[in-house]
Amino acid sequence: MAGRASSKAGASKAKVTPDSSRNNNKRKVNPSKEASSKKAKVSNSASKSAGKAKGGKATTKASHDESEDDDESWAYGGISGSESEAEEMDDEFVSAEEGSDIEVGTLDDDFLGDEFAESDEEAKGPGAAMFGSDEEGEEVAEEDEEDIFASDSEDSDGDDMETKSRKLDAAKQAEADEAEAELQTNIMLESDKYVLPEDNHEILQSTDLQVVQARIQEIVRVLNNFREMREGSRSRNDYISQLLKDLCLYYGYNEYLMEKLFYIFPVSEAIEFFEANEVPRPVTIRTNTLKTRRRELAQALINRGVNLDPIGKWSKVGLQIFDSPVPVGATPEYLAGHYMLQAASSFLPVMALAPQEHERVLDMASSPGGKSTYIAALLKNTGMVFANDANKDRTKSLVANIHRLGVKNAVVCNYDGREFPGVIGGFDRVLLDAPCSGTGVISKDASVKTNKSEQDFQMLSQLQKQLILSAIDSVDAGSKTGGYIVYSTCSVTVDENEDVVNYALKKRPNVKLVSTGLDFGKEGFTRFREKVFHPSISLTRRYYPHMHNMDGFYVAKFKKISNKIPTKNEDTADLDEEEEFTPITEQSPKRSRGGKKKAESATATEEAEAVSFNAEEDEELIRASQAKLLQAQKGIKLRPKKTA
Ligand SMILES: C[S@@+](CC[C@H](N)C(=O)[O-])C[C@H]1O[C@@H](n2cnc3c(N)ncnc32)[C@H](O)[C@@H]1O
Repeated sequence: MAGRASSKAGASKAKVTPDSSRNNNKRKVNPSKEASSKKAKVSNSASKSAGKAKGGKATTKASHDESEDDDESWAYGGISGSESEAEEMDDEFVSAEEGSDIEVGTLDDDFLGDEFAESDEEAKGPGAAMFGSDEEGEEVAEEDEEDIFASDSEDSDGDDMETKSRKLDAAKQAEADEAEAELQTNIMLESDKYVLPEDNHEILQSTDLQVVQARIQEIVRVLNNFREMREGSRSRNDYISQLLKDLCLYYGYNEYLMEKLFYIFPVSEAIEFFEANEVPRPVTIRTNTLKTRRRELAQALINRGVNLDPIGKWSKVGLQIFDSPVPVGATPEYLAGHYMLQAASSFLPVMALAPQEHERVLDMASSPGGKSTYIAALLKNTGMVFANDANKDRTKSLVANIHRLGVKNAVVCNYDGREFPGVIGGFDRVLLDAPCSGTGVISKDASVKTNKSEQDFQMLSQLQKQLILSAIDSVDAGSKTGGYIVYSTCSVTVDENEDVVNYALKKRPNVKLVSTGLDFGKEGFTRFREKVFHPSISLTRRYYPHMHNMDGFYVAKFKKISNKIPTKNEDTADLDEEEEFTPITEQSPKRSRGGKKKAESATATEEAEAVSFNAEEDEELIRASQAKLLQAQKGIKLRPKKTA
């Protein structure tokens, strides 16, 4: 395949669709001036990315040029509900002159808690604030006017009425010509039916990216208006199969992954997604509230010349960094543990988990600790965080982060997550930020485009299914304050998300999905191609780089309603049943807070485990091949499975 070695060679590459300019995260330092940049006039959708708040304030985005501690990236929106992080921390900022332009050296008024609430966009909800609205079209028109007035006043200095009048005529003529040219282009596009290349030879010859790009645009245009634009007897599949080949060439994906990702979205949106994967996400940091407050941290960094803003209304602890004269991973504040370099999307599962003070929380796959340390901060160093990871090497950075951030309530452990609750159970909450294919973080790791095979995906989803059952079994349904499990991945594939959650609902009818409390994000799929999932999966949330300017991410939150796993007759009437449900087993927490509950033998839950996975007969085989793969790829050494 003649695809680009690195598709980030984007310098010479034109964008396939103007919509993808949503992901140009240029910061508007002076909203009143830069917001009127002519770039915003290229397309309507481009203006969506401006995310302008009324009253001259800009919701700003940044380019990303820093390495990160964390595996994932970021987002926009809001959190609601009584367990929200907002209740945990009231990180309000005073002052900054209202309405003034953002200047390095002071906190701008984006830091004021009520800034967004005052804007019209806020009234329309976070999506509106983020992506703008039709009003932006009007603003662009006004900006055009401003431009005209600006040139008028310049001309008037020359006070030559005739020259001025000639200029106006010329401008009018130019505008008329432009309008005519646009019309011509449209007429041509409407009537021009796209003829697919006849044979592979031609396709192989046309590896010139500009040719491929043009063909992609043509095919997308045809697919979006198939009845009118199709060529003779060509089927939709003919066009799609050519499009998939071209997308592989243009963006450098293997065919298997391209197909997997392509069908997640409508055609045009798929292109936006692939484009967004070529653009880095903003650098974001999370204030460590165990040591400082966001306002103080922001001021300290601003004093060092760092150009920053709050991430968005939805987070009281996040900051996005636009540029910095010093590496953000080496400032005195960083070394003192005042913040974690952490992708915004990786805040979300912890916000959904919403740990409460004094709880016992398990973070089942936790290295390098972005989420564990956030959990510890929300617990205010009370209770206990079990930060586990199967990869011993990776626990080094976990330990380092825990120390640096002043976390005092963490226990670091190194087990295969599937060994829980055999290791310890009875947790108030469990976070499973599962090992995944990373299809949501392609902008950070382009190797994902080519290094995952069908077998990798199968093994990953099996591992995720086993881990999610362990996560569920490790929670005490009788917890006074909790009983919650959050499952997340930085992948957008259905196999690793809805499919895994659906499997958990089938195998563990003693859990139900509840709202994540995150009031933004796309609903999880309840149907995908030939698959039908439990309707409650619409409560789960998907995040996309082209839509939320964050890494692709998925969050699901379960509430455990019983430690007893019912038979299918007891509690599963509304589930789509193709598989056997597990038999009745009584789950008891192995250990509980304060030693009040008696530690019990692992037999019951281990029995449940033994029958919990689909491919029992193949389990050993699968396990052996997983062990091999994990060791080869990730350096994870699995322990032999205990027999009861
Ligand atoms: C997405 S990363 C976790 C990122 C982490 N939650 C954070 O916020 O910093 C997934 C982690 O799962 C670990 N892992 C892989 N297989 C595992 C298993 N069977 N049990 C527990 N952890 C596992 C990997 O070593 C990796 O660190």
